[in-house]
Amino acid sequence: MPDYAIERIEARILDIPTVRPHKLSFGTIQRQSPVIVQVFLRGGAMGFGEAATIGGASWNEESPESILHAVDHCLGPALMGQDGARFEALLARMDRACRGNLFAKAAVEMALIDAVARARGLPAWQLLGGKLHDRLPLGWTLASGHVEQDVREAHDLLDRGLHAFFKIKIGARAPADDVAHVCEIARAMQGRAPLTVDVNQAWDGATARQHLPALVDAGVRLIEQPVARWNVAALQQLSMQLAGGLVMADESVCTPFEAMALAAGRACSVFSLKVAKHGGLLRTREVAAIARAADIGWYGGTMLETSIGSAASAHVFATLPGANHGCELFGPQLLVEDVVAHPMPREGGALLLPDGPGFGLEVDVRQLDRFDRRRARPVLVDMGARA
Ligand SMILES: O=C(O)C[C@H]1C=CC(=O)O1
Ligand SMILES: [Mn+2]
Repeated sequence: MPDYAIERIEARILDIPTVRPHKLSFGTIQRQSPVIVQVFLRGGAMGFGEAATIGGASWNEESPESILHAVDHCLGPALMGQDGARFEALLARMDRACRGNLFAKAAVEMALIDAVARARGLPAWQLLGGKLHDRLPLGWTLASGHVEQDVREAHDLLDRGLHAFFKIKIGARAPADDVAHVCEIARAMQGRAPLTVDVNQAWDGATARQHLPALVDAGVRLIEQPVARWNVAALQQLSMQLAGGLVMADESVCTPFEAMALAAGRACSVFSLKVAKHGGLLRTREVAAIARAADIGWYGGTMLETSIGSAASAHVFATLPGANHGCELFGPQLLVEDVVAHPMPREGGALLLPDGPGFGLEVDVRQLDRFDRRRARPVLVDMGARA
């Protein structure tokens, strides 16, 4: 039996520019700052984990800096010397050492699962229940803020068979302007691909009730987090009101307890699942189980992770039964450069699950060093290098 005792945990922040500005309701991002965790086991195995958030501490309470602090000062010390293969026991230990901080816990749990899976020569999905899917329809987010650019981007990605559907980010402008923006894109897409909008909590209940029907009429099928995360009553009303459109919870559904409350209140039709906000791969499965029991569909969400966090997410999504609406694990394509030798394969608008030990990736440590925030010099990148 290999020695799985946890010997060392290292974490660092990377700063990687995006291929174009990415506009969301709460601001515009031009770089991502994922926290990369490495767990070293006494027997020699090592695994990678990642927690990315968006816009510093704008998406929720955690930021790259708070995640790094939690891993270095709370979670890492709590796990030293423990059996790295006892995932549930380690999650309980992390919960005792540190309240909340779900993104940080997710990054550590991810690295543990990767390390143990690699030590056993198994793909991570094998430790997560076995895979049901080899591929998932892959979405892309249109968030340049410009109709012409968004439409050009969408047609090009469809023509090249890289993506199957699109999400439009709104909520930064006046609601009527957002509606006009989405309607223009929908018209120009001529029904070539399904559309989602993500309001990222920007509207109150009355604004959402007034403006969402026009988006559904324009052909938008999924309505993601139109109101504040606490506003479950408004989600409930919208779910009843919007025939033809499905309300999807994102920021509202993090813990299994929140999932249970949304399910009990029939507040949405779909959960956007994200490994980081649920606190890891195992908790993602718990939230998905509640969705299934409540006849709620799932969607494979992203926090715009590099290939490390994206592949880990793909491994757990691949194990999930129930109705799914595809995934949006396009983070690596939004970043100017990747941190792995070979990106996850895509084909016919779908993401193919990377098989092979752990998350099935060959991480390029030179790239981690190159984008490491602790480097003194800024990184020079060739902006034309990525599609
Ligand atoms: O869904 C979010 O709230 C965050 C994220 C996912 C895709 C994207 O463009 O932003
Ligand atoms: Mn969202």
